[in-house]
Amino acid sequence: MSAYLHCLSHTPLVGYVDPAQAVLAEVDEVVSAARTRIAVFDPELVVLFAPDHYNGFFYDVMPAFCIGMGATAIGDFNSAAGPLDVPRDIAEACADAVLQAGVDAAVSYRMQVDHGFAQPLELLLGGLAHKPVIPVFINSVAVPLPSFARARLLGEAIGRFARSTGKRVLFLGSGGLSHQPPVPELAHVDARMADRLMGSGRDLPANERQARQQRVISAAEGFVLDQHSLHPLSPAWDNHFLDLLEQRRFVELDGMANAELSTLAGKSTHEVKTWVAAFAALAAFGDYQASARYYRPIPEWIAGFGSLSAHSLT
Ligand SMILES: O=C(O)CCC(=O)/C=C/C=C(\O)C(=O)O
Ligand SMILES: [Fe+2]
Repeated sequence: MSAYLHCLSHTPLVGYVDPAQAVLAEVDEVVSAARTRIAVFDPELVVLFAPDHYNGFFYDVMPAFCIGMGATAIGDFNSAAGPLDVPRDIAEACADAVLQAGVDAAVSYRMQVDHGFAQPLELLLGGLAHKPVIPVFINSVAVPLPSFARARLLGEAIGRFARSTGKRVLFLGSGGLSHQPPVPELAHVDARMADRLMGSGRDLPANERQARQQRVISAAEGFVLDQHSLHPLSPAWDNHFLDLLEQRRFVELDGMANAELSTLAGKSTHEVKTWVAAFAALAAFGDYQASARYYRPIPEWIAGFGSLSAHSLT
């Protein structure tokens, strides 16, 4: 086996608004088993597809995709802070290969990332810098968003590059499934927040950071009491999505418009494009076998929470 994959929902709410102990233990077991499988695979290179939540990417310049040549996590919501171990020469070669393949991804030599990147690295690899990782940002909240088709093509191009390295490669996808936490939208905010979204939010004062986190926590507490206070979770759509990935039918998502996905499953569900990119990258190695599927709607985390592994059969 030369390539392994793990896709996992993330949540900034863990430790702030948690589900019952039995559910926490169940999720811990799912994550711990995935971490063990990854340790056995022992990746030489990790490619992490993840979104951002206006912590590193803003409307001053908002790329659809960005490949990090260097990256630092800010440590929002108690996630780990500090530099990732990005192998710059490999990341540069990857970016070049992606552009040559016709996918115009941006690059960043100082990528700032949040819990969307930090959480899978902590949970699945034991820390931000335990393995060499190429961070790949997929814009999942700041409209206009890339399509499923473009995320798939990005993943395919990165998968072909990763295969050419001859290394044991782990692909990670972070985020989703159905969910719509309160993330500000440029079209619906006042001038001050618009300024934040356009870039002044890059270094938030501590009191604003605190207020912003509290807004998400309060929304989760409200959602537990009334699951129509935000866009409801959509287990039916989530399970259909997992079926498509397991059965290597994710190309069927190419025809789905972004607005349709938002309506069906919530505006932050676009984070699942990280899963599509990761599966498309794995598929560049040949046939794959998916395993260890897990799904549970967890209102405390405002999340259709999922986890899925796969390995290449070559
Ligand atoms: O700008 C804000 O207030 C963003 C809040 C935020 O970071 C929410 C994140 C939620 C998730 O990452 C998620 O549920 O996927
Ligand atoms: Fe998120």
